[in-house]
Amino acid sequence: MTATRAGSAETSAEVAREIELEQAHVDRVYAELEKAATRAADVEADGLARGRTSRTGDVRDEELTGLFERDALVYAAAKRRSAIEKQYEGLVFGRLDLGSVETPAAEREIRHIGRLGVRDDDYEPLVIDWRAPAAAAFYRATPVDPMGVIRRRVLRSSGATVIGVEDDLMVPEAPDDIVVVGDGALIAALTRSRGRRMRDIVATIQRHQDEAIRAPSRGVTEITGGPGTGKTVVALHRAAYLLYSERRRFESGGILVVGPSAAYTAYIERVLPSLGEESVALRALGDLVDGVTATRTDQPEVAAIKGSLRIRRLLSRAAGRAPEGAPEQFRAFVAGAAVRVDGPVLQRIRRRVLRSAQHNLATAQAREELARAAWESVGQGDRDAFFDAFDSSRDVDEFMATWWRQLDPREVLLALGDTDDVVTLARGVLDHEEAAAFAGSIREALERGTWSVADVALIDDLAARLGPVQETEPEERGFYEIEELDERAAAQALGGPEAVARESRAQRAGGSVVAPSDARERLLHGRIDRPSSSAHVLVDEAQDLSPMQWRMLARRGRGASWTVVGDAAQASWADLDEAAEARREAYGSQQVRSFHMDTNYRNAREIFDYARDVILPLVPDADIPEAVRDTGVDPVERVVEAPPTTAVELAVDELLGEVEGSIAVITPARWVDRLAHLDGAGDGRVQVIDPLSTKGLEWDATVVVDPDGIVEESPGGVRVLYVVLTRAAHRMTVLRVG
Ligand SMILES: Nc1ncnc2c1ncn2[C@@H]1O[C@H](COP(=O)(O)OP(=O)(O)OP(=O)(O)O)[C@@H](O)[C@H]1O
Repeated sequence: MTATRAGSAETSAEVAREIELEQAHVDRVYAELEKAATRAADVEADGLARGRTSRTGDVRDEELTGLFERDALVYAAAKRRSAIEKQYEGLVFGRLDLGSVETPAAEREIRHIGRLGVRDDDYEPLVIDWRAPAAAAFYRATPVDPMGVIRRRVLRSSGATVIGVEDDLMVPEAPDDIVVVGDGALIAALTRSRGRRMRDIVATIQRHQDEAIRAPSRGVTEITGGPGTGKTVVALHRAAYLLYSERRRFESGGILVVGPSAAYTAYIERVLPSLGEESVALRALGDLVDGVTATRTDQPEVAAIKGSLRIRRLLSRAAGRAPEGAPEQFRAFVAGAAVRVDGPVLQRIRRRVLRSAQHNLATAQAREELARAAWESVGQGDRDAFFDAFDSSRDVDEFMATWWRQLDPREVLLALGDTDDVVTLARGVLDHEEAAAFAGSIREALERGTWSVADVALIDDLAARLGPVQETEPEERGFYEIEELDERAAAQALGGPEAVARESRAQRAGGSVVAPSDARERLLHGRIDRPSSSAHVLVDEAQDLSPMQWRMLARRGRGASWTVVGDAAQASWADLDEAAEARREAYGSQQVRSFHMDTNYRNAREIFDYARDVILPLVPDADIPEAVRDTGVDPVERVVEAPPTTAVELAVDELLGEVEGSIAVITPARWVDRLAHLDGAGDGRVQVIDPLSTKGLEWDATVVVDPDGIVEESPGGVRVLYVVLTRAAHRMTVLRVG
């Protein structure tokens, strides 16, 4: 907030008086909410809370038809308050004094801005929701364009107690009765120490950020900008804004927020609740497919193979072949005739059926085709009698149960662990070395019992090809027929022993029974459903998404509007053109509007200068923002001997004394074991983390271990080092290993 500070000659008595005045207003707001909470309880007791939804247990605003509009507003506020108030600062965080310098004090309008809207008994606003149009001037007024604002005030609170105020004056000189206090809210906010979780910035959103936050909901909104420019935090406030401005659409349709890692989702998870919004789904890329969770990353060359669109040809071939263990020919007696359908015919049938249908939904169609081929193989007799007998044949049931059993996409992927097999299947798609690396990575999954993050997009692709696994037999059977079947036949009729195993897996995924013991079982644990589509998809660190991951997102955002956040200079994905193409396909024909952020709010200027000097020689077109805050302390750079353990311990010790909050030791894999003991040091303030996992995160201070090692081990090379060098807010120590 660039604003005039003229006239700020406050004394501590004046500050205390201003705080007292604000406290009086905040007390009124809480009293009103208290009344509303009591009324809400009465309404519920009267049985009027008919809008209760099973999802949240909340009463939806628009369904409170029994309540007068004001009551509905305050009621919803009361409901949201408890969550906000318990954990976050300042329900009321701002105030505008509106008018002109000549306006007499009594005629000036005062607006308080807060995390939610509250009105008094006369329907007068006590607090305006920060997202309401009437609050826009709080974020958009500048001395050049004051929008009728004389003074903008930010209140700092602890719970319901106001503990400080920070003012910005929008006119050159304050009227006599207007006191201007503090050094400005933004710098105060940026100077504070960082916790382990991202905070909302609702009290200090800047004008250009506000424009992106309040951009129209339709189409695609891209937010670009260099490190620390507030892209993530702006996008999250935008999600809250969309929920406010079109609650019905976005709460029922869903907003999906996707970030690079579980560490990232844990880091941002409190921002939306602090804004009163709980209904947003946060997912890491390894977590997007229900029933699969992945945090492990593949070797860069394998991740590149799995992320590129050419892998779809391999998946298509894998999904189109007979399941493991399927018979190679069909022989049976049907209506007294010997039937024989050979391998090539079976393969033709499979190809034909899969041309127009998903495997798991095509059992009936495959059976019909098989019947036709069987009839052709017999070539004489009563056609109708033959087809009737075929329909009810146990031999056919038995054959179908293995030849066309339901397929879990994960099984199909796991079947690609044999190098020779993959070399053959991937002919024309992967060269020998690539095929071997791919198969090796599948064997690794089987050994570890965990999927990699890149595998998840492959599983999703296969799931889309195969269709959802049908738990029950598609065709109907009469009650008596089922009674007649013995246990084994019943299992087969329901899709074979695999289906029985699947069923029990599904039960476990439903939340009971024993943890799977062996690796394969663990990999197949949980049920994969058709992905649900969201009304809005918000993607952070979009520069890192592989083309396959864009396709996975596209399946969740059909018809959705999008907010997409990224910075190409921080990319770790190599083929940016292919990813850009996949991204455009995900957007469909929607219009794209772009916002560019150019102020770095995270890094002290001295830290960002250091990072800039590393990236610019190698990526001359990197998007370089301007850092707004000086600390007067340059990053410390030392050359140390391998192994760098003692040097890192020393650096951590120094930083623990210099900053109050969080510290990260960012190290390439080769030193992780030697430094692991530092994780959790300093009463939990120190975290040891690998370079790629730092994406989107920040700390008060960082120790960057072995920058050359970071460049060497990372697929994105110097871009990943650039990410690492832009994570510290206040202090950074770089240890080169000599
Ligand atoms: N208006 C603001 N007021 C206070 N703090 C802000 C403001 N804008 C951004 N910040 C802070 O700046 C830091 C960086 O923001 P954020 O993580 O959103 O940046 P980013 O552009 O996503 O960064 P990167 O691309 O490097 O991950 C955060 O601590 C955020 O809270």
